[in-house]
This record gives sequence, structure tokens and C-alpha cells, in this order.
Amino acid sequence: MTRVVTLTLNPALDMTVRVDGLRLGEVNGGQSLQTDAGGKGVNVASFLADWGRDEPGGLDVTATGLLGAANAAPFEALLRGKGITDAFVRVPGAARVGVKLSDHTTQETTDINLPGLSATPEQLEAVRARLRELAARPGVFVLAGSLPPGVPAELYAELVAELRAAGSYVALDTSGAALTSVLKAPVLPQLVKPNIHELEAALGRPLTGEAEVLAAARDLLVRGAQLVAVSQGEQGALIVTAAGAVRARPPRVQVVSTVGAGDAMVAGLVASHLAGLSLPDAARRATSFSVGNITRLGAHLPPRAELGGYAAQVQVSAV
Ligand SMILES: Nc1ncnc2c1ncn2[C@@H]1O[C@H](COP(=O)(O)OP(=O)(O)OP(=O)(O)O)[C@@H](O)[C@H]1O
Ligand SMILES: O=P(O)(O)OC[C@@]1(O)O[C@H](CO)[C@@H](O)[C@@H]1O
Repeated sequence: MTRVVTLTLNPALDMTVRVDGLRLGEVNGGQSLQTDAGGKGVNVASFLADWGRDEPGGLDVTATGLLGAANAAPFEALLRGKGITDAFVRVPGAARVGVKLSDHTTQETTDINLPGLSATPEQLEAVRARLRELAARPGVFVLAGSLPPGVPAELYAELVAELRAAGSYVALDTSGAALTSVLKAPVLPQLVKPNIHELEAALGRPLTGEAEVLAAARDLLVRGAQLVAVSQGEQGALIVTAAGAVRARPPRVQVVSTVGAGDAMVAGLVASHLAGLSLPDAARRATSFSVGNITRLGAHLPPRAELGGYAAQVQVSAV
């Protein structure tokens, strides 16, 4: 069975408050509150477990990382419920809370991400050892999310080099100094999915217009990446491989929450890689995962028939 391992060093308990017509600095009446176990790698694992249920041969999904023991229960329930192997290293304390304000009137989501539990050198060594054990059997490794306090910015770059040397396919979705460090490293992950703001920040310059985004993505291909997806919210994504470049535009849908849209895209790209899809088909599948995700709360995919409907509506054009 095909194996996917996701790494989340900074999981988050996402508390999504629906607050239509949000006014900052004023008293707002909210409509609902939902709590979901999240963090980027947890979300990717969750989407892939949903997808794998109907995949011929199935998908063997493992989630690892650092997990605060004090509020581990919702994470454990999610992983158990979806048949994801729980390889998290438990640490003292509670996972951070991510506050998500979802406004159905403007269809905008406001994220407030807290820093997370500080990782000690011993905890970091424990999770690296866990990853080395898992990497003894090559597969797809997804390194996702911010690094918590205490973790050196170079960690992902080191892990990418180790995992690739051990024969695995590595996908990366991170931001800030961690992304900058990976993009400067001698060994790049095979798949990178920054959003446009993360890529601009990592490169230290604005990317004005499609030609500049394309040039930046192509530069990463020259340096060893195999697929670069630069996501741009409702404008879709520019997805670039050695075979070409496409823009994938999502259909208009009623947005419930955009939390995890990028993680769904990573999961869709991984599923496409495993299925050996062409670039246009991968662009359709990855975008359908994102669109399916934003129509509901939590990191869950809709049934395949609904995903297929979204995939058929994705506009894919060569760039
Ligand atoms: N408002 C929207 N309407 C339609 N599709 C959207 C919308 N927002 C996001 N998407 C889809 O999701 C994909 C990824 O979105 P985005 O660029 O916001 O990722 P991200 O910033 O990495 O998200 P996150 O960090 O919340 O997971 C987009 O390429 C697009 O296909
Ligand atoms: O601080 P990070 O790790 O960059 O982002 C954390 C986070 O916003 O990412 C997921 C959505 O992509 C959420 O589940 C989570 O709260």
C-alpha cells in the first residue's frame, strides 16, 4: 500500500467562530463555534485519509510531529476515526489554539495563529528519531506548517536533505524563515506549495504579475524541485513542472471557511503524484480538493462525486 507520512511540529486546535458582518473594534454577535484538530500536516493527513478510503489499493497515512498531551484527545479522535497511524511524540502542555473568524457575508476568513509550545532540544531529537524510523521505508513525506518556538529555522532544510537521501518524495508547505531557509538550501523538496505572500516573503521581493511568479517557480525547478504550486486564494494557483505551467482557476462556491484550502491543495497534489496524473489533471484534482474543503468546516473532503463535479469546473489554462 502506498505510504504517506505527514509531519506537524506545531499542531493547532482550530476554533472557528462564524461571525457574519464582522466589525473589528466593536461588539459582534457570533453565529456558531466549532473546534477542529488541525495544523497543516494533520489536515493533509486527514484529506488523504478521506481520499484513500475510495482509492484502489488504499493509502497508508501516518501523522507524526509534536503533540501537547494536555489536549491531545481531539487529535487522537480525528486520527483514530480516519484510520491514520498516530506517530506523534507527546510533549507536556497543550497544543496552541488557532482562532478563525469566518464571515459568511464577505466570505472572508480571518486567522489568528498563536506561536505554539516551545520545543526542547530533547523533544526535537525524539521527533527526528521517529522520522528516521519512518523514513527507513521510503514513501511520500509531507512537512507542513510553521515551526514552534525553539526550533531552528534550518530544521526543514535538514529534514528535506535527509529524507530525499533516504529515497523519499518530499512535499513542503511552510512560511517565514523556515521557507526561506529551504529555498536557499542545496537540496529542495520535490514538491513546494507556498502561497503567493509566503513566496514573496521568502524571496524578499514582490512578484508582480504572472511572468514574475512563473520565473520564480521555474528557478526552483532548476534548483531541484519537481513541482511548484503557488496558490493565490480565489484566483487559483500557478502550478509549474518540467512538463509546463498551468493556471488552475476554481469555480465560484459558497465559502464556509478557507482554513486548510492550501493543505487540501497539497493533499490533492500528493494524490495526483501517487496516481501519476498529467499536469492539467493534477491541477484539476488539487483544486477540487481545495474547493471541496472550503465548502465545509474542518479538514474533510466531500464525497468523490462532488469532488468530480468541482474538478470538471476548474479552468485550467497553459501559461
Ligand atoms: N475564496 C475562494 N474561492 C475559491 N477557491 C478558493 C478560495 N480560497 C482558496 N481557494 C482555493 O484554494 C487554493 C489554496 O488557497 P490559498 O492560496 O488561500 O492557500 P493557503 O494560503 O495556503 O491556505 P491555508 O494556509 O489557509 O491552508 C486556491 O488555489 C484555490 O483553488
Ligand atoms: O502556523 P501555521 O502552522 O502556518 O498555520 C496553522 C494553521 O493556520 O494552518 C492550518 C490551515 O492551513 C490550520 O489548521 C492551522 O491553524
